[in-house]
Amino acid sequence: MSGHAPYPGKSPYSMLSVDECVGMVTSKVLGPLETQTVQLNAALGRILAKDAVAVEAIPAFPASIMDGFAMRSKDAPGKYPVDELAGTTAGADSRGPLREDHIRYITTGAPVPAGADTVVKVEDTHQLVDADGKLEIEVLCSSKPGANIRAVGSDTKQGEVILRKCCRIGAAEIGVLAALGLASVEVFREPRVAIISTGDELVDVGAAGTLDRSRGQIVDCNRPLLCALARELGVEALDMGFVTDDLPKLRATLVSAFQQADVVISSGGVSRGSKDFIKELLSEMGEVHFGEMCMKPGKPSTFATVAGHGAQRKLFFGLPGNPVSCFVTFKLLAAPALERLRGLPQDTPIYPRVDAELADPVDMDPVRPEYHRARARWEAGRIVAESTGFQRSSRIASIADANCLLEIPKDKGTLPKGTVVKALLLPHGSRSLVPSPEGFPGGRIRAQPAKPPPATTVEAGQPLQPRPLRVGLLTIGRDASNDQAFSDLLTVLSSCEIVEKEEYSVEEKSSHFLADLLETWSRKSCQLILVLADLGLGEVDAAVVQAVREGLKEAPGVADAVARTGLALSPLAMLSPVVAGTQHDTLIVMLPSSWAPSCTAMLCKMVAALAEDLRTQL
Ligand SMILES: Nc1nc2c(c(=O)[nH]1)N[C@H]1C(S)=C(S)[C@@H](COP(=O)(O)OP(=O)(O)OC[C@H]3O[C@@H](n4cnc5c(N)ncnc54)[C@H](O)[C@@H]3O)O[C@H]1N2
Ligand code: MOO
Repeated sequence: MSGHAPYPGKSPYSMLSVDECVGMVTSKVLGPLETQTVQLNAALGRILAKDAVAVEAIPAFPASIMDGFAMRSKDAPGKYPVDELAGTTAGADSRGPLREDHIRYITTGAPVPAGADTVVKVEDTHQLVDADGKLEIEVLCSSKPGANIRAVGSDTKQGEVILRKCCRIGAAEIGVLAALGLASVEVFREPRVAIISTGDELVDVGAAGTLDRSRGQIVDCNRPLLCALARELGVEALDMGFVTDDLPKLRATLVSAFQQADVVISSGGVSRGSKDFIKELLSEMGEVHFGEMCMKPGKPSTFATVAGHGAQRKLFFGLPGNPVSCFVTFKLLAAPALERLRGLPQDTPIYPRVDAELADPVDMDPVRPEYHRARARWEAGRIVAESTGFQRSSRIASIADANCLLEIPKDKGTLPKGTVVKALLLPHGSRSLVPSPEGFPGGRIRAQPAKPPPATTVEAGQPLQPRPLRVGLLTIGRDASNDQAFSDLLTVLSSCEIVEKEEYSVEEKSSHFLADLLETWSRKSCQLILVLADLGLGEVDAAVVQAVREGLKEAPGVADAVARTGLALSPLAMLSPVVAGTQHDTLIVMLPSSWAPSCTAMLCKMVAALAEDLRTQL
């Protein structure tokens, strides 16, 4: 016998590893596309092309934090007439400097008048009308200079970089940009993406009722899938329809797609079938960089580049026709390239890669590593991943509800339940990582807890019941001006059970009382006791510190971390004592509460982080 074999044989492309393929795609993306200016309301989801800098301090004037009375701190407490009956309300005309021996009504956000250096809350005053009908305000408490006043630039300094170039603009960032007075922003241009389905058997979903089963017709689901995957990234896709397996028609569609788009994505026609023309057409139009990838699903994935107008060549992804292969290869190959083009820095991984424990045994493929679709959830201190079931690349149900791809190594045999594998967390989709009762732990993901989780009775696969952290809260000599700090702390601790709460005045009770109190609370199975104390270097203060320290097994790492947070906020923080240690099974942390209100958020974050650690470790 002589002549050509009628059917395509072995692939002429060598099989590259997933890393090699991803590296190849990355190397062909030169960087973000050009920049453009868009209106703020069109910037959601875009990538910022320039640092956003505060041109003005925020607040630009000393502003009241409370509804109350602006006055001179030296005058409080005492009785005073008001110098302007209407007072200073936010947004109203300026009423000039404060008269001597007077106070002035002020509302939250209004500029504090010249002459005043403190604001007293309305609750801390009495309004008196004398026999002549003259109004006087009795200020009941003392008030420190600066109390209840946001100093100029105390929220944001002039010249401060608030958002870095290349950050993704979410709702929070829109708020920040608006606060900076930016009605339009410079962002990177979105890539134009064209989506094409290929195959004689395809019928548009809109005509699903006309399917001819005898000819093996099926609904084209890849096109809606790929358009939606692009849209999830913020990229509006150009839907080029489906094309039959006809070489001239395919060529014409591809030419048209390259004329209109920066990136062209097709599905189907990349394997070894007699009508699989994609690779052939792409090597005719440009350069095919790979045509076989060692992964399951997605083996015949094809990547090519075609000359465009500028240095950045047009990218072509020929994804396999099987819908699951199409989904997975879009996530692994196309999505990172699109993200880079739209401005995300090269070194930012787009999927968090974490350790996950298999909830079920998983068979391995002896030849190709598999990207197994699964549902990950945070459970008792680690991530547990449950397979979405039978993984054949035609079974589209296996991508539904998946929120991660498990990297199953190639090997013979089965990975038993409980094996820890790497999981790529998918940021979009019907559900992201299911939070634990205490919330998703951000970047602080531990594959295995330091100790086995206490709730050992909970079987893998069953959600944990909420187990609120038990917290004791002791405030020593708390300054009324720190109410905001305290309420912020309560917000952070809102999901916790506050077992005990007490205010303690240094003058009133002895240090022994304090030590006894902590001992009793820690026996009441508090996991965390926070001692909020505005202490300095005085003798009484030292005795309080000693009393807190008594009986504690010190935890210098925690104390150091707390102190560092304070130092990052103010050099004066070094004067404030910080104590951290354990007593019985309780972590006790003493930390200042009286730092400027701007410190509070950071302190609370620290406390929340500590609380979370305790949840997983104690
Ligand atoms: N001899 C070989 N045959 C195949 C190999 C191989 O190595 N040697 N690889 C297999 C693998 S792995 C995959 S994946 C597929 C990929 O094939 P193609 O990319 O050429 O895709 P098609 O043959 O066109 O279609 C495959 C499958 O998917 C269905 N399909 C296609 N497009 C759509 C769409 N838009 N919506 C829904 N379903 C679609 C199509 O009907 C087929 O069932 O090749 C294997 N073969
Ligand atoms: O590689 Mo294919 O995508 O397994 O079905």
